[in-house]
Amino acid sequence: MSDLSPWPEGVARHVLPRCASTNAEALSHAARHPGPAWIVTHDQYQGRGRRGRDWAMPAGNFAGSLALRPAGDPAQAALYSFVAALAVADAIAAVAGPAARLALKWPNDVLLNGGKVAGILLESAGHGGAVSALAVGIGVNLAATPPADPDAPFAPVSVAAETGITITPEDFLDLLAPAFAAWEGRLLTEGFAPIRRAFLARAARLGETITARTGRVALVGRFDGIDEGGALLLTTPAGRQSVPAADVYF
Ligand SMILES: O=C(O)CCCC[C@@H]1SC[C@@H]2NC(=O)N[C@@H]21
Repeated sequence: MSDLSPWPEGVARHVLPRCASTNAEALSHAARHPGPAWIVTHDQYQGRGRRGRDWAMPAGNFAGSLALRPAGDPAQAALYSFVAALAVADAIAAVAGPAARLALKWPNDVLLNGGKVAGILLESAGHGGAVSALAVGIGVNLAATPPADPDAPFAPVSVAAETGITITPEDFLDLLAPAFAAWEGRLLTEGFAPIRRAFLARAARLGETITARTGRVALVGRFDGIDEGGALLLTTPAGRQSVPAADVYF
């Protein structure tokens, strides 16, 4: 494993033996405390996934959420999903070493050797166009592969099975929190451009034909990048489409 960066200044850390969902805990934390905090658990029994799916957490996997009160509107807060994807990829790369094939699948899945190793779910609270609390929820299959969901676009894999390397969730957080803070710092000082560039440099299937499914509609086209707001740019026979939310299939 590569050298550890220090824990980010001013960020609290809470380890819960058990909870329903670290995202729920993070939203409630952010409503009560102004400062950022990582909340992780050893046993998450009602994990929430994207598009209303459940997220299973076998023992030894990572389930954690960063509680934030971000400045800006919901569109700005949504960019944290790309910050999280880059940070998770950095942390896994630090564990797994250069031989691991890591890639990012829009909007924020992290792939290891072609399978889904991590998922990210942002949830927020607020009103009147302002975000009062944000939970950046991250699940990483460190130790075990959860059962495959037949509706999910990608089969799960785990770090342990793909690399033979084991790491505890708390040690993983020590890699993840500094990586997140570094990418967040760039977002806050330089804007979305460097985050977008870094994401595209690691994006799976850029320039290739993919399918983006939103509900019952499936758009097939060439994956041409992401726009300044993080929407997927797809060139289809009907022309260039900007897709704000979808499940992507290869
Ligand atoms: O469907 C996905 O790909 C996103 C999964 C996000 C799971 C994480 S685990 C920690 C946090 N707490 C939750 O309830 N969900 C997220």
